[in-house]
Amino acid sequence: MAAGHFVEMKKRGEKFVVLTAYDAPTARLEAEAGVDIIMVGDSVGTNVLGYASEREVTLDDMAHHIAAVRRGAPGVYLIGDLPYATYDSEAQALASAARLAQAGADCVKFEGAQPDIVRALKREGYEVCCHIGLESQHQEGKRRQGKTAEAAAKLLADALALDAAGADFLVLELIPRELAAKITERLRAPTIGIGAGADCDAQVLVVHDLAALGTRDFKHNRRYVELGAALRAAVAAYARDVREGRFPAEENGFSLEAAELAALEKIIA
Ligand SMILES: Nc1nc(=O)c2c([nH]1)NC[C@@H]1CN(c3ccc(C(=O)N[C@@H](CCC(=O)O)C(=O)O)cc3)CN21
Ligand SMILES: CC(C)C(=O)C(=O)O
Ligand SMILES: [Mg+2]
Repeated sequence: MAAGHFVEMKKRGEKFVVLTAYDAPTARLEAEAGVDIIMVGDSVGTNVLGYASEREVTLDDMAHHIAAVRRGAPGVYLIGDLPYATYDSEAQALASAARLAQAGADCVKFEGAQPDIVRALKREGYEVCCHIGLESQHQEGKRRQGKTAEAAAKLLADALALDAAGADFLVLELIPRELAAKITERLRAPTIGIGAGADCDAQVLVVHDLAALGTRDFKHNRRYVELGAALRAAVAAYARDVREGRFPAEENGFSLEAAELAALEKIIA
């Protein structure tokens, strides 16, 4: 599948569904549930690897997790994040994109208004997702973006420039819904919103957030299941059973045949 498929969906007014995954079993279950695009974000750093910031994520980290997701969901369109400081020049962006494509990404995503990087990647045949609004790699405070008319106009101009450069998708993060709607209306490329209102062509969430596996709540998120609480309770029940001799049970193991047991006792007598 190629990015053009999602441009056709945009033209028909059909929403599509994007969700992060970082490992094979989660990717498999997302494919089974009918997710249209899996995103292997640099959010792997803070959500899975225990890093304090997205900035600590390396190209090796991304390749490792992209390959795992690709094994779990061989047929799903996969967008992979280029991590911090791996697209500072056209040559560096091309080398980094090659690495992620080799690992199994169909499309590479990077943060910021850099139409030259888009053109360089497109020239070499890569599909490209841009990402503006809140840029975790480049903004220390995680705050709403595009709150003034001037800031909003700048983001719209950036979006138009990236679209004109040939971007295949545009992630809009934490911007006002009216601005996201105007950007979505004016772009050829489908927009993928997170905290950017319902008028984007697609939505993305971090899977740990929708499953409530993380440590904090976000205003842009909806918790669809309390997996964190369920897992903690399951682990506590397992620990209690082990300590009280109730796990494992007979059925969780197996026995020596009576004749073998008798023979063993002779040998070691
Ligand atoms: N678990 C997780 N979920 C995400 O959505 C996510 C990541 N990680 N890592 C990468 C980026 C960073 N994102 C973030 C990070 C923080 C806020 C945040 O602090 N939101 C505030 C509102 C801020 C404001 O309104 O100015 C909140 O209270 O939810 C939002 C998106 C989205 N992405
Ligand atoms: C939140 C999404 C858009 C992202 O960039 C990530 O998961 O890293
Ligand atoms: Mg990211």
